[in-house]
Amino acid sequence: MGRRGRDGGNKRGRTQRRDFRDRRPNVWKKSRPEPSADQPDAQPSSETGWMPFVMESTSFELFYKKQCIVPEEEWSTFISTLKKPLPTTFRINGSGQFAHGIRDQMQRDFFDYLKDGAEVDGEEVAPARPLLWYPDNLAWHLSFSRMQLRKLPILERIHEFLKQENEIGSITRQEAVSMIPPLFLKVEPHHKVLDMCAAPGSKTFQLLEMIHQADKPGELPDGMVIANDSDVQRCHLLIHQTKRMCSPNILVTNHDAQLFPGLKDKSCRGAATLNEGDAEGPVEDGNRLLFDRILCDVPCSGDGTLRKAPDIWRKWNCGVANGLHRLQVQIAMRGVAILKVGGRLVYSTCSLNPVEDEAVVGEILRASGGSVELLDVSSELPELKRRPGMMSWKIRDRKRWLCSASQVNRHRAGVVVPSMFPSGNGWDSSDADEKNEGPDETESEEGPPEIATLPLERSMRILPHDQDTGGFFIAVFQKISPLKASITESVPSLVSEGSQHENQNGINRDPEDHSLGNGVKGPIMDIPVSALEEDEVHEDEEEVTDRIAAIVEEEEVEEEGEGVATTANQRATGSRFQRQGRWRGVDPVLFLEDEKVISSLVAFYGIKETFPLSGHLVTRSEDSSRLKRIYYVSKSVSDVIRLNFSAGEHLKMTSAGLKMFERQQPKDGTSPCAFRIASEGLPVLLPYMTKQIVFASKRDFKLLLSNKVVSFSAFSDNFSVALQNLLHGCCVVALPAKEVDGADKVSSDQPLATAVGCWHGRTNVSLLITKAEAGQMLQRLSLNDETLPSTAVDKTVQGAVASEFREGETAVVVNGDTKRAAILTVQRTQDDEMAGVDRMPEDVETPKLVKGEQVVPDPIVETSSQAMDIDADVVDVPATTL
Ligand SMILES: C[S@@+](CC[C@H](N)C(=O)[O-])C[C@H]1O[C@@H](n2cnc3c(N)ncnc32)[C@H](O)[C@@H]1O
Repeated sequence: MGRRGRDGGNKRGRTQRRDFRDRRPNVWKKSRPEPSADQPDAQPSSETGWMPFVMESTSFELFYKKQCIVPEEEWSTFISTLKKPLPTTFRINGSGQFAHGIRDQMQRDFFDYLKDGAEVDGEEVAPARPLLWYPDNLAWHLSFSRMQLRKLPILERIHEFLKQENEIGSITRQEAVSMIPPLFLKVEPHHKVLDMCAAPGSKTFQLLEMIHQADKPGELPDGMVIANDSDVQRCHLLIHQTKRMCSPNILVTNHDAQLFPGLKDKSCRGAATLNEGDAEGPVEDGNRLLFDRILCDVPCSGDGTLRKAPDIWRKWNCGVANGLHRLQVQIAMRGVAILKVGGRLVYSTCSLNPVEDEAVVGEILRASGGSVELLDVSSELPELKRRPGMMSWKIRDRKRWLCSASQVNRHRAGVVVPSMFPSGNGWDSSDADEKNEGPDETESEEGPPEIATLPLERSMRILPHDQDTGGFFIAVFQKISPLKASITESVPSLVSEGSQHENQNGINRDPEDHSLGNGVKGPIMDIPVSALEEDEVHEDEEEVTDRIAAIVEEEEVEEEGEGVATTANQRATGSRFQRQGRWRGVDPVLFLEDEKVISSLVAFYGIKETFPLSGHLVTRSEDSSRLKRIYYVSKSVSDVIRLNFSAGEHLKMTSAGLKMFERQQPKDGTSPCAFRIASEGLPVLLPYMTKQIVFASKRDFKLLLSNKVVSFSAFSDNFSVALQNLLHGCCVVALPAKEVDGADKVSSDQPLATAVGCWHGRTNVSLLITKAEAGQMLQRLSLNDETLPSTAVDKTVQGAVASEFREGETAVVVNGDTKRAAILTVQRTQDDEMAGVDRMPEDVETPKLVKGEQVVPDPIVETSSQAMDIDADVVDVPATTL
């Protein structure tokens, strides 16, 4: 998904854009109509409420026909495919514990059924199919319509299943073409990877998976991913997305990618300067920040996403792409500068426009003076249908078709720069005759287009009609020698060679100066106001905005009361944030060095000495007595944080590693440890825990997962005793991979199927994961099919108890026929549900009231969502309801 750089660097431009936005009707604010089969997408009209999107654009067709983007005979297929809705595609998260299990389950339960040719109203439902070029059949393509979905129950079930799995993080819904760039990066677990324009993070997630692909329990890879985005709100989205990966090997940063800091240890030869690449003399790798792999999935005009965002038809104009070319080159060149020799860089856009694609590739090759090579990757991912990069194109500027830089009007020379043309040649100033002064509002075209001499055909175009996808562009580079210092220095002017406006078009080299936004001046200001608004149209912006708002809100709530060491001054101004290096308004990332806190964690959880804690625990607060969260970072991330300190703190870090501990003290202060394990931290810590961990049989594990709170006595004897031997507070219940006879017989080295964080109360244990997560876990572990006493208690029973007991009170309800009992504790759980695992359930008192019958083993604790203040002793429940 493309998204143009923010601001454009001009106040007037921002105001104009705001006016434009305010005048524009917001099509997303209304609810959508029920779409029909032939009108799957609709847009509003003032009279009728809704009407179909206008899926055509004369300027789009004129432009791409002229560029010969496809052979003439393919044009109608190309255009008609662009007008069809995009099929659903998703990826099973490859390094997830259950990846292959999910794939097999899906195939067995759903897709095999469709293979036999399902029909709706006589129309065949297209079978689900794996994306053949994606490894291990872990990515799938579904293309049934909404109408089919409504009419065929199996499709509805598939839909629900995918929604649930997506929520839980087992799969990622992602456009097929967007899955391609990370595959060409060929990431290995020891690589340092930079994702320069990473939000919302679907490709970052893939990169992280690759880093973790060979993980063994208890081992972390040597590599890491730095996910960067210039938009701080989108950085939060990025954090939210990647959290599902539970990786300590990630750092999220917030920089304009074209200014991504070069870090070098100040104590090394040649002190660090910002924007420095590897052009200076040799310095040990560990003392500077260089990358093995870089993804430049740059902001772009995004017309390759027309199928997903049909609104682009209405807004399309080629000025957007022209205006982005310069920024795209700058970002990619910054990438080249901080790439290791031998490393790979993938440049990608979801735009079909050669000015954002091949023109940028050509300029990277020219500007890097032979330091990078454009790789021929035709033998990689052989199943992927692709077309060669274009060798020839024209530039459209206002109403003129331009074949070379020499045809550019003088007053447009700051906008239409030589690097946009296939040859990259500038125009000779002695050539500045009248033809370069002419009007640019009249249609004109002069001569045949230039033909590139560089091997641009090695880059790849993915066209929508080749394999029913969106459009995409990918180029793979390898660095073969360091950039010459003179080149690094001249990057700002690379794209304005020959332009008299060159001095206006340099990049902003002062990291403190945010007034210039993304550092791109000049050309952006020349884009029509309408064009400035069109950059994000290919994303369902309303959805993204809502998600960001929810996440930011959540984080703000979380941050409240965070133990930030606020100075008196900060308190006076109400500022929650401190200063991170040279970045104002960002909490610092600090190593946790408070021995008291660390030793309490080690003692409580029995953390083995082999688990490296020193230098791996970081916080965002200087006052450890008030800190709320402790994060864990891998050695690779720890090294970068250290390097950042020694280089003068140039990196602006939004988040580092994963949340491992969170402050949690019961009101009565009965737990000896003030921190519970955060669910994303559990997989990393688990192999090193020797205390507060108990091993359950399948039966007990199921009992726990099926209920939010379970009293000790509900479990089998062995397990109940093991639980009661734990200290009050956070604990982990683990399910051994092989069923054992009795929890006490499980050794701590036992391979585990899974584990779950819990809270150990006085009489019960409660899950610290959401109900949805527990449900998924049950399903995945195939625990559902085992015969266990039903844990479901009829709503009528819950209602009866709720009406008779006070909140916090517990009732044992006995079924007169079966003699089975249920223990119901009256609690208001609505808020708990919403807060998910972040809320600790209140302790449950020992059951007070037992109806006068013998209570058989297996009492099951349930919580009721209703509570009333009636003082009563006994509940009389109809036997049938239990
Ligand atoms: C094409 S989207 C990236 C999509 C992302 N790679 C993914 O797969 O989810 C482009 C991103 O670039 C960011 N962006 C725009 N200008 C930027 C700049 N100068 N530096 C870094 N990021 C920028 C936008 O905020 C946007 O999130």
